[in-house]
This record gives sequence, structure tokens and C-alpha cells, in this order.
Amino acid sequence: MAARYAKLDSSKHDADSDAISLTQIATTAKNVRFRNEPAADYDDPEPDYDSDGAGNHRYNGARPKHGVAVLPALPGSAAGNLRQTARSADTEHDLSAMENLNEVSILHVLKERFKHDVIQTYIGDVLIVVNPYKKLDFYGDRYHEMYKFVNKRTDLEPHIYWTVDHAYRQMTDTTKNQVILISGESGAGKTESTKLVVKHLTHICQSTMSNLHDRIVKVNPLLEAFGNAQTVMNQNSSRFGKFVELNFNASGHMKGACIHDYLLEKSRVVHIGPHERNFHVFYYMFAGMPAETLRYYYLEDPMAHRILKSDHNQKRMFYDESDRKLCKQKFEEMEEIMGKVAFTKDDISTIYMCLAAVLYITNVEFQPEDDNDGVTIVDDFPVNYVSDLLTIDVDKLKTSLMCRTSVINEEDVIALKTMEQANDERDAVAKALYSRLFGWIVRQVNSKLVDSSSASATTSNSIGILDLSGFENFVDNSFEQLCINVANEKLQYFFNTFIFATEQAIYAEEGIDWSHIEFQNNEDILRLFLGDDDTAPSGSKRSFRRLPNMFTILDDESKSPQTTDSSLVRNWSNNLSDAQNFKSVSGDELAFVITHFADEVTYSANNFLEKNRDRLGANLVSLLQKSENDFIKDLFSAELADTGVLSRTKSKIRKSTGCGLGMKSRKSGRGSVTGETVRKLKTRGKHQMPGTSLHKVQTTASQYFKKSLEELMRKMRTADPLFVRCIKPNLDQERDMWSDKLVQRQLQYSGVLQIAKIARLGYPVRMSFCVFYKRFAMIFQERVPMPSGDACRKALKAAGISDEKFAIGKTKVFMKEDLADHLRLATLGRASVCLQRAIRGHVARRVYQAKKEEEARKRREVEERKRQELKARQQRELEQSQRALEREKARKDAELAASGSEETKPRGQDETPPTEHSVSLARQTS
Ligand SMILES: Nc1ncnc2c1ncn2[C@@H]1O[C@H](COP(=O)(O)OP(=O)(O)OP(=O)(O)O)[C@@H](O)[C@H]1O
Repeated sequence: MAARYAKLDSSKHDADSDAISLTQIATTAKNVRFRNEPAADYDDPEPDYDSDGAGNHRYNGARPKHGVAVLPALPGSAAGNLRQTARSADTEHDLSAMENLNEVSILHVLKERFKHDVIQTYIGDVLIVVNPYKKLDFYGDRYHEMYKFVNKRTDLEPHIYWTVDHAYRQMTDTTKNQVILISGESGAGKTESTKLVVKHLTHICQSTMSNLHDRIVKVNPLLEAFGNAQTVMNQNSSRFGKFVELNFNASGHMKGACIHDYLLEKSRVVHIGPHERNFHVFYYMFAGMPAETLRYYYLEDPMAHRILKSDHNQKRMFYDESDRKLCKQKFEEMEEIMGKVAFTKDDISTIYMCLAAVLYITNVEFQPEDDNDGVTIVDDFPVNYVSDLLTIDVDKLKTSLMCRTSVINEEDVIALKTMEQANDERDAVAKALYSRLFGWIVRQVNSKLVDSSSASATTSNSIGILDLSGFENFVDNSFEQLCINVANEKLQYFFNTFIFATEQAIYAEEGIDWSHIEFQNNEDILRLFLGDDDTAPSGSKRSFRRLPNMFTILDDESKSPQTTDSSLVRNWSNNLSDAQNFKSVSGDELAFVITHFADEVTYSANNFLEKNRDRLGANLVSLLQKSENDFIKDLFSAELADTGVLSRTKSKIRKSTGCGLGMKSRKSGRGSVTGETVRKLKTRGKHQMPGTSLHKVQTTASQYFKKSLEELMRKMRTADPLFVRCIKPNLDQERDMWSDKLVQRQLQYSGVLQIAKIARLGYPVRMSFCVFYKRFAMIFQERVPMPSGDACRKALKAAGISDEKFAIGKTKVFMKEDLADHLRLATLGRASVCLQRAIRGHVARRVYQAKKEEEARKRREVEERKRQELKARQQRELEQSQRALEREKARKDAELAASGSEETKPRGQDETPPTEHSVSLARQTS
């Protein structure tokens, strides 16, 4: 299929070239046929909707005939076929083409379209998708075909498949990496959109490896099981950032994929907010595993595990029977994928063993020790199970949970832990185990998504799809929400920089008259969090006053053991008092408010320092590194990547040597440190565990976070971006429900109005004079030796193009999209005429040649026949002569015989003299 996009002459292709593919020509006709296809049957009753008076509307109309909706014709369009739909919607399906462009009209158009299940709308090249919260039937095979090579964006209704097709074509045409940035609030539909992007990409191109497409699509539910969870905003919320990179070879065939994971919300493993759940996989396990398997992993009663209970739900794991059934179904799907894609039976068993260990370690409870300052373990039960599951020494585990090693005056000092420290470190083990397991799963999955045979091929391009957790504003917002929201600020900043600032800078640089458009800039807020790192846009020469920033203050505070969460907030308030977007809250020493680009969010700094330190005690690490299980040993010995993930570690991780579950530790009891141990512990001295560097400075969570952002931004900057903006129509996750207020807020902060203005006023297509000529020379009358601005202008004017459709800069031609489409189609038309002419000429020459050959053949046949006839005649004559000679000879012989009696008879009297001809024939014969 990728041959469709093969270039005219790929060997001559360079980065600057913009060749038109042969197959573009070939598929033009195909698309025309699709455009004329009848539209899907659709009832369009006048939609009646209930309003709650607060701007929330629930639609009752526009129901599809057969349960699912189809891509409908818009009201007012000449319904009947997609082409008509596209034409009638020209003013609507691209917001930048609207006559009356303002916030109200944009909101109205989106709402009208949503009412009719038309959820996708363009603003220039940016696609807006409103989450329908219901299954819509316009993502199937028919739509894959329809949006496979679309000549003109406006030919068909807006669709995410167009964005994908466009990215793929851009990549094959320009050999530049592409990135599709999908943004929006939590629950707006980013993950669903990401899946559709991958699905369409796997549809429009071939892969170099069998099953690759299938695998890429299939691994998604597996990653969701481990990385997604139910939140109040979204029942399937991604709790990690995902950058899916699809790699292609020079012919546009997909040769592999890589999933980059970022910022897994590992704190969820140990704490869930009200009305939320832990990671899906725990629920899937309890719903789907047979009872004896559950028993094997010591998992009998789900509600015995602290981390599966929330404040509002202490009794039931599943809401109801259908919830349990769904989780069971998901478990079966997950197991099937694990088996098919990347995991052996032992791997799967190891995964469950780790999950069981997470469930048990978080069940360990401490209480203050009576006769010393430390803590004691309430019940040995869970600790014994953990030691069994992870094959580590049970006594050492207990000691490590109750005591910690710190460095004082360059000496390692083992001390008893306080209650808070013991709880934090217990949770740190669970978080580390879960996040490292997740990283390993991602690594395993990635290893199966690469075509090793073509991995070494040098030429390659990629299309990346970014799906970060969306902006969050819960009742309780903590460190995780802060990181997620800062990542979204950064993404918004990239968007602003690309769409607005860069755009304006380019026009200024090229000397093109451009009316300045104001946009909501979030530079200041990023500086508040990250300082003056890379926030200044390339064109901007403003110098900013250097402000202390939140993350450096957080890191400084995290270094000192004396600081507390409230001292952190005090420090922020004192040092950030000038920052407009930060406010402390009087009366609550832990609360602070940030005015984000999307909304004002109140955070609680409770546990911020501990979460940022993210420290796992050295003695616990050392113990885990000594596990009898190679897998656990390696899991905790592996170096994390710069971004804090294990998936990209270079360290080797060996397979499990079996989980050794021997049910040996089922006895209950009370864990305590013996008097001897306490005596030793109170003594200062060197007690360094072998193989562990206790002095190594640990990277904080915020440092990993900053590295992750840097890496992501690097990826964005080296590619051509395309944007998909997901919009949430209501907060109740309900179908057919629209909140004006909510949507308007999202439109405002995402700068939709400004994008529409830029798309309308600006020139979205631009190319250097050389590329312009290379691409369109075919349709221009005159050939120019040296492409220049004047030559391009002359050529466009000569072709009858009006001035407002283009602008000539210092090095580039700037064009409106419709002009670019027009030129492209004209070139395609001309190319197809030339091609047809060439083909016809070729065919005619072949026919003529064949005819000539036929005539020659016939001539040769005739001559041959004549020659044969002559030969045959000569042969006949020869035979006749021979026969005559023989007869003559026989007569003579007879005469001789008779002459014996008639001696006197004069010789030769009766002889017939031989003819001249017979003599010559006889000579020839002899
Ligand atoms: N195009 C769509 N068609 C039908 N339903 C959709 C679509 N997009 C999203 N949804 C519904 O909305 C839910 C939330 O979408 P999704 O998980 O993609 O949100 P998100 O933006 O990725 O959220 P988060 O940031 O929390 O991960 C989905 O589970 C699905 O039910």
C-alpha cells in the first residue's frame, strides 16, 4: 500500500524537494468515486433538548437508525452524498472560513455540529474533536479507504484520518519527521484519538514485518491495564504520558514502533482519591483469575488490601455484577495479548507475583515500639508473604522496613525509623516495584515492535503521537496534578509558540505585511515553575527578570531533613511573591493556588517533599538486589533512564528463576526488632550493605520530570507538528450533553478564536522559491533559469491568480491553502495529461512496431513459401530427369542384350539421343 506514496524518482529526492507521487495521480480518480458515494442513511429529526438553565443541554434527537450513529449530512446541506455535504459545509467545517468569526459564532457552530453527531471540525490545519461519549460509526474500513489520500482537505468532512493521512504524506514527501500533538483536558478523548491515529496509519501503509500492525494496535489494552485507572474525570484515564513513535523506511513502509512512557503516576499505587480506583490491572486480576490461581499468589480477599479500598468504598471491589464481568473480560483480553505479543508463561507469572507483592507490602502496618523510639510491625503476615513472593530474607526485610541507614559525618548510621518514615518507605517499595515493573513491560512490548531485519537501515522517518495526561483540577490536587498540569502548560506553550509566535516571527522575517494577533501567552507561568530555561520563543528578544522558580525551591527544600511541607509553602510565598500566578491561602499553611492557562487550581502541599524525594532506603534497595529471583534482582539493580523510567534502561534484566511460592510463611505474628538488634542499631558505626552506594545522590521526582519535559520538547522541535484539540462537552461523561460554559472555557484557553483568525488571515502554505518552481513548473508557461520572488509572482499572475491568495517573501512564496490545493491539482492534472500522452505514445509505438514486425513476418513467410515451391518444382523436375535417364539406360541395356543376336546391326541406330536438359540434370545429380 505504501507504494501508493512512492515518489516519482526517490533516488533524486532531497529534503527540500516536494515531488508529486505517481500514485497521487493514480488515486485521484479513486477519490472522486468515493466523493460521489451516497452518504450513509441518516434520520435527521429536529433535535429537542432539555436545558437545566445553567448552559447544560441534553439532546434527545439525532438518533441513528441502527443503534450507532453514522457520519451524517449537515442540516441545510443538499443531503445525499458526501461531496454535497462537503460543499455545503465549506463555511462550517473550517472555522477559519466562517464569515462571522467570533467566540459566540464558533461556539454555536460546534454546538450545532455536535447536536448532529458531527464532532470533528477544522480550524485551518488544526482539528477540533468534541468527545461524543458514544460509539459513532465513522471510523471503520470504509472511512479508512475514503480518507486514504485525500486530494483536498475540504473535499470531505473533517476527520482525524485526514490529519493522519496528511502527516504520512508530508513525511513521505519531505522526508521530515512528523508529530501529531493531541491535547485536551482529562477525559476529552486524547487516548481514543491516539488509537484512531495508529489505526489509520497501520491501514494506509504496509509494514516490513508480518503482524507488526496487529501488534501495535493490540498492545494498547495491555498498557492501559497497567497504566490507566478510573478517576473522577475519566473512567479510563491514562496515568502516564505516552509518545508513540512509528518508524518508516525510505519507501514509507512501517518498520517498527516504540512507545516512550513518561511520568507514571506511581503514587496511585499507594493512595487513591475519593471515588477513584487504583490501576485497572488489580481489578482485572481479581475478576478474571481462577480461584486456585488467586490462592497461588496468596490473593484470596480483594478487600483485605488497603490500596484497593478508598475512603468512600471499604466493602466492595466492584460496583456491580456488570462491572465485575467487564473486568473479567478485560483480564482475558490482557492475558491473551500478553501471551501473543511479548510474554512467556514465566513472565506472566512473575508479573502477577510482583503485583501480589505490591498488594502485600502496602498492607504492612506499623505501631510505635514501647521501649524505644522506633516502630514495630503489627502483623508478620504480609511481610512473610512479601518475602516469599520476592524471595528475599524475611528477617532482613523486617529490619529494613523498621530501620534506616543515613549518612552522618561520612559514616553510615543505622537508626530506627519513625512511624512516618516507616510508612513512607514501605510505600516507596510498592511504588518502585510497580513503576519498575511497568517500565519492564513497556520495554518488553517495544522489543516486539521492531523489525530487527530493517532496524539497521539508515534512512528512516517517524510519525510521533503524543498523548499526555490532560489538564486536571480535582477536589484534592497534589504533586502529581502539579506535574501533569505543568506538562500541559508546556504543551500549550509549544502550541502557542508554533501557531502564533513562530508564525508571526516568520512573517516579520520574510517582510510580509501581517496584522498582529494577540494570544493568551503562558510564558510567565512556565517561568514560575521552571525558570528561564527554554521558554523564550526563538523570535522573542524580551529579557525577563530572573525569578526563583518553584521546582528549584522544591529541590532545595527536599535536600534538607529539617524542612516540612509547610516550610516549603512559606518559602514559595516569600520568594515568589511577585509572581502573578502564585497565591498562598490564608488560614491553610499547606494550600496554594496557581492560575494555570486553563483554570485556577488549588493544591495541597501535603507530602510534597516526600513525593519529590521519592527515596527508597538504601538498605531496602540492597535487600531487593539480593533477591534469589534474578528478575527482581535485576529490576532493582537497573539504572533508570534520565527521565526516570526503566523502559529505556541499557541494563540487562534477566528472566525470573521462578517465584518460589512455597506457602512457607503463613503464620501470623507480631514483628519486632529483637533487643540485640536494637542494641546494635543504637550503636553508631559503619554498616554499609555490600554492593550499595549509600552516598549516591538520588535524583528527585521533579528532576526526572524536568528531564522528561526536555526530551519531549526536543522531539517536538525536530518534527513538523500537527495539532488535534480534544474538547470535553460536559463534566458528567454523558452522551448528548453540552455545557456552553465548559466548552467556551476550553475554546478560550486553547486560543481557538485566535487560531481561526491566523488561519484565515495567514498563509498556511509556504515554500522556498526553488521548491515552488520544482513543484509547479509544469503548469507555468515560462521556464526560468533562476527561481526568484519576481519570477514566482510573474508566474502566478500569468496563471490568473489574484493578489490576496499569495504573498512573496524574501525567500519564500506564501499561499492560502486553497491556492496551494488548486496548484497541486492543476499540476496533478497536467502530470496526468503528460503521463497519458507518454503512455499513449508508448502504446502507439508499440502497436506500430508490432504491425511492422507482423508485416515483415508475413513477407518472410511468403518468400519462404515461394522458395519452398521453387525447390519442390526443381526437385520434381530432377526426379523426372532421373527417371528419363533410367528409362534410357534400361532401354540401352535391353538393346545391348538384343544386339548379341544381331551383331551386324549398326550401333546406336534405335537409340534416342539424350536431351541437353537431361544431360545437364544428370551432371547436377552426379
Ligand atoms: N471519538 C470518540 N468516540 C466515542 N467515545 C469517545 C471518543 N473519544 C473519547 N470517548 C469516550 O471518552 C472517554 C475518555 O476518553 P479518553 O480516555 O480518550 O480521554 P483522555 O483525554 O485520554 O483522558 P485522560 O487525560 O484522563 O487520559 C473514553 O473512555 C470514551 O468513552
